[in-house]
Amino acid sequence: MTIKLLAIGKTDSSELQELIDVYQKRLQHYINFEIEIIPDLRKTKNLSEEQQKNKEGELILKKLSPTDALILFDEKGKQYTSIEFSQYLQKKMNSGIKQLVFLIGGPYGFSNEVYNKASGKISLSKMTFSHQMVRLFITEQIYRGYTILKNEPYHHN
Ligand SMILES: C[S@@+](CC[C@H](N)C(=O)[O-])C[C@H]1O[C@@H](n2cnc3c(N)ncnc32)[C@H](O)[C@@H]1O
Repeated sequence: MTIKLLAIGKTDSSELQELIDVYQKRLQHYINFEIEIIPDLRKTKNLSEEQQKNKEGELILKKLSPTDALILFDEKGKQYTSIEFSQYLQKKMNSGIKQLVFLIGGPYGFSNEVYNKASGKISLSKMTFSHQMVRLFITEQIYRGYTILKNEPYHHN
């Protein structure tokens, strides 16, 4: 299985990008992990929130291949402990999925079409984080998950 983290808009902060790079590099030891950024929409001033979500949704759906399993990161999703999340990753690997795509929404979240396409929703917290910050949190949690699966001394309960 490969894992792709799909997100909208370049990471603005070089400090944040550096940290993401650290965990992304470490992850290559365990799994083929890729981050793909969909460029920000231009000229959004005249778009309603709904229109922006729909346009972003179209771009997102174009990026998926028919065999991908799409999981959304969403405040209203299911919450996991890090150990539960590591077990979740193991289950996905056992299920024969070719590519697991984790998706981060834009400033207003996801369109209905994207929700309909997804097979699950994961929440990091009931609080809302910026779409840029969650990239780091998710990448670190995937890394943490693999160190747990390998019994490596990174995670402490
Ligand atoms: C600024 S938030 C969008 C908030 C918007 N109100 C919504 O309903 O999704 C941008 C993206 O960051 C991610 N995100 C933010 N907080 C999150 C959380 N607590 N758990 C999971 N994902 C989160 C989601 O992918 C979300 O679409």
